[in-house]
Amino acid sequence: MNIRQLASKLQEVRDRNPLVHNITNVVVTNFTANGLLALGASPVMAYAKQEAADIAGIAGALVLNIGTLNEVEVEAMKIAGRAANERGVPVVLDPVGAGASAYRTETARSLLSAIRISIVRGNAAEVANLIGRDWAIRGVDAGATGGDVVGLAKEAALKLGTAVVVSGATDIVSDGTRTVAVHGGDAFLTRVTGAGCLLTSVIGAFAAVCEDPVEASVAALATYSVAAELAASRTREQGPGSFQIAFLDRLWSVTAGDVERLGKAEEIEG
Ligand SMILES: Nc1ncnc2c1ncn2[C@@H]1O[C@H](COP(=O)(O)OP(=O)(O)O)[C@@H](O)[C@H]1O
Ligand SMILES: Cc1ncsc1CCOP(=O)(O)O
Ligand SMILES: [Mg+2]
Repeated sequence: MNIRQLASKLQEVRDRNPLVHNITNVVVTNFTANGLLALGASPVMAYAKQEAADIAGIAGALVLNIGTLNEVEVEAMKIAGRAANERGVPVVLDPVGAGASAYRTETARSLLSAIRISIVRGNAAEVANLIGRDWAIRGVDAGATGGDVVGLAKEAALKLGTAVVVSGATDIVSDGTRTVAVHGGDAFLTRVTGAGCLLTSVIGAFAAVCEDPVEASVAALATYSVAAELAASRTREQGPGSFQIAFLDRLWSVTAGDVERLGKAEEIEG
């Protein structure tokens, strides 16, 4: 994987300013919109079933996030997803809390069967539970660390028929054939709610400008990790609140050159 070439995708996001339609959760809505704006994408949150198809159909990407799901919203997600599929708009799914309740697990699975999804992004526990593997989860956060996350990402990609991003201290991307690890980032990201959800939407922004879901994911992950490292280096003494603001600032100011220089993507297979 040529990280040099992929770093240029960041500039493409900024040049093309893709519209990212998010149907996301109430916790992270504002942070997600601000993160996408800082990066150079254009967020829209639209939940009504009466408009879901119209908005998804004109978007560069559709991001579905089940963080605070309910029946009405899930119906809108399916309407938006079908419209996106008809128009060739890539769909990214964040199965927030899959495994924490049967409703979340089953809803994530039903979205995967109703809609052609390009990329699934979750923490290890969510991805494992989605494919029926037993993996401890606490609410919306991954449980114990450790375990074979490379094997998990690959198995999930093969089972779900999508590219899969398993995030954590090291992020893994796989489509079942190609598997890439992206190192770096900062543990401060686990102290800010919505860091995973925003990552999923950032992957959506890259998917809007990059057809290959693995390449789009790697470019997004490398950008995100480098921005987090730059933000953490300035706010280590302060804490998560200052980090959150600094991180938005770095999503704004990080350059393709920074990502090329500091990004740590490692091709494992393919
Ligand atoms: N221990 C860690 N060190 C550095 N970065 C991390 C760590 N854990 C998670 N991250 C980063 O935090 C972001 C959110 O990932 P994660 O915490 O797995 O998602 P979620 O918030 O959905 O559980 C990702 O960019 C991931 O790379
Ligand atoms: C705390 C919480 N509860 C339901 S959704 C949500 C936000 C989860 O965000 P992330 O998975 O990005 O930490
Ligand atoms: Mg999450």
